[in-house]
Amino acid sequence: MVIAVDGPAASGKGTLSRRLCTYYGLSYLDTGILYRGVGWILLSQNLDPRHEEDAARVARAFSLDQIDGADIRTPDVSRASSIVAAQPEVRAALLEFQRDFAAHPPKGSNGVVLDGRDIGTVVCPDALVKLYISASPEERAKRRWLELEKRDNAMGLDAVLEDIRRRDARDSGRATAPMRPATDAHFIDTTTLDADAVFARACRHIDQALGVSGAVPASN
Ligand SMILES: Nc1ncnc2c1ncn2[C@@H]1O[C@H](COP(=O)(O)OP(=O)(O)O)[C@@H](O)[C@H]1O
Ligand SMILES: Nc1ccn([C@@H]2O[C@H](COP(=O)(O)OP(=O)(O)O)[C@@H](O)[C@H]2O)c(=O)n1
Repeated sequence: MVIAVDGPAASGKGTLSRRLCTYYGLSYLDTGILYRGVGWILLSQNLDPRHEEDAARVARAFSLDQIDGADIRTPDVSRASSIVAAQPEVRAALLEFQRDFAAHPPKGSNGVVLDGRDIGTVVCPDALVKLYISASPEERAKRRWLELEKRDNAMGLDAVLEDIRRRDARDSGRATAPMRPATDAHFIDTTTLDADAVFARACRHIDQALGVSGAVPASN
């Protein structure tokens, strides 16, 4: 089975996706890694992510081993990833890898979870389950700020919120594969839900789609 998890920055997609993988025996692809990877390579070569020819060339040659050990979670890389993600040639170059992962789950797994911005709409429009995870920008900024603080990042909360708002606008406003819920996506607003509650809601929806009435897990 394929589960698509979409939503804006720091909404909790990765947290939920990893728990779903453990619980249902699925394999995980965080598709943000691909865009972050292209952004990181450009920055590390002192290239401008806005330069479409350079970004397309890097995306066409991209493989995960190129970013082995790289810190792709910095605010600069977040910004660069969102800039390259608006470029149609970059998206086209990264699409096949994602579809291939969805079509050929690693041996031994029951399927896949992909998280990103366009999984339910473009990458896997036939996914069995589509979840759209969101939260208020303020709550997401707080979550990301707490994360960055643990990594000794000195950015203030207001600056993190500003970055998140800008990235939301760029991701939802682009012409190619904009961030938006698929028409058949199940929406979960996580603003006032902790990770356990989000997981329980997602499981309830997935079990319904699978036609099983499993006990709703309190935590996993
Ligand atoms: N429901 C939640 N409530 C509070 N914090 C959360 C929740 N879900 C995730 N987090 C935390 O928020 C941060 C961003 O979560 P993450 O799953 O990485 O988001 P995304 O993949 O959407 O960027 C992480 O530090 C994570 O532990
Ligand atoms: N399927 C995807 C995944 C990520 N992205 C882009 O990549 C950027 C980084 O994605 P991410 O999922 O790692 O971001 P966070 O939610 O972790 O902050 C996003 O802001 C998008 O611009 C995308 O366009 N499509």
